[in-house]
Amino acid sequence: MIYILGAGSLGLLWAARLARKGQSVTLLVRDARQQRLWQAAGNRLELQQNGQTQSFQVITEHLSGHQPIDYLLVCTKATDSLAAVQSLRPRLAPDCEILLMQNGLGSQQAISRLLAPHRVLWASVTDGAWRNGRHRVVWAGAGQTLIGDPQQGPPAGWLRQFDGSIDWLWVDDIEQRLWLKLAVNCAINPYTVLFDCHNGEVPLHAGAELDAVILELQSLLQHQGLSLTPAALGELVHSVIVKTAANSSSMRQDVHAGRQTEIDYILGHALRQARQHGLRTPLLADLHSRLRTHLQQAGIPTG
Ligand SMILES: NC(=O)C1=CN([C@@H]2O[C@H](COP(=O)(O)OP(=O)(O)OC[C@H]3O[C@@H](n4cnc5c(N)ncnc54)[C@H](OP(=O)(O)O)[C@@H]3O)[C@@H](O)[C@H]2O)C=CC1
Ligand SMILES: CC(C)(CO)C(=O)C(=O)O
Repeated sequence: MIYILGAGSLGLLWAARLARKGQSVTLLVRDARQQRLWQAAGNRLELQQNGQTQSFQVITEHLSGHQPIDYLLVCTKATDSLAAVQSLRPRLAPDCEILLMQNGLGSQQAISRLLAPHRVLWASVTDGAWRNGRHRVVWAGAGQTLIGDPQQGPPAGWLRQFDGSIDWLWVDDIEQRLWLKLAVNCAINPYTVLFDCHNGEVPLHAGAELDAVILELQSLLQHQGLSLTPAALGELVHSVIVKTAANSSSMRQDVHAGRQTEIDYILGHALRQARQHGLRTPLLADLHSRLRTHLQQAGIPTG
């Protein structure tokens, strides 16, 4: 049985896709009140894609249930994940394996430390999903999930349960893959918030600053062991901007909903690592500070 912690956009997307292929899935919801709401709706979850709606049956439990957990997918925000996993710790079976789905970096390291010696895998997800009801998720953009072991262990056999339902791939360099995604997010998401714009409008608003920020990010990636040229990183950022031109970034969606953003795990993590390397990144620091001020003025908690 696969347990999914966090019945939000990504958790529901994974639950629906696994349930569609007959996998038994248990959604772990926050508390008894949320579980009652699910039960009142017949524990049915709706997946909308390309205008079609499908409905699936799932099992729901709240965190303080008693069944031991063998396989856990953590689908909470980076800001909530450590506390959520901590409260679930007594339920983890001795050989329980955990898969972390958070954007950015920092929460993965903290959870892996907390749960050692459990095997904790990390994922980088490029799907786009949002909830348009408590029990309904829209799969707006199909992507791929890269999964790997930051300790360089061999592929985990239990992930085969995803075959046929999830487009996933085992990679040997998951931390570097997450760094690359973090760099792309650093170059796009803050501007979408500062200029309240879709991804496609970022180059227009950021102007020449975008390429200068990409240069700082490339230098940081190099210190993290990723050797790609500024031109290659620039191409990657611009290709994501073009592919997701009509998207509202996850950070902008959070701001519009008045929710805390994952800034601390994206720009914040980049700046902390730059400091550790003794690397000067004045433009990233300035972007971070402008973004924090903007969030504070908008009344969004910045952690
Ligand atoms: N959505 C997407 O398309 C993608 C998301 N990601 C990443 O996946 C992660 C999750 O994102 P997303 O699904 O969009 O976020 P959501 O906010 O939609 O979902 C998070 C869910 O976690 C629940 N939660 C938080 N704390 C707890 C807790 N202590 N116990 C139980 N449940 C809890 C929240 O409950 P409540 O509603 O009650 O607060 C919410 O339902 C993020 O790191 C995001 O960056 C990555 C790629 C794509
Ligand atoms: C790639 C991008 C910018 C797509 O919107 C994203 O990952 C996000 O919004 O967090």
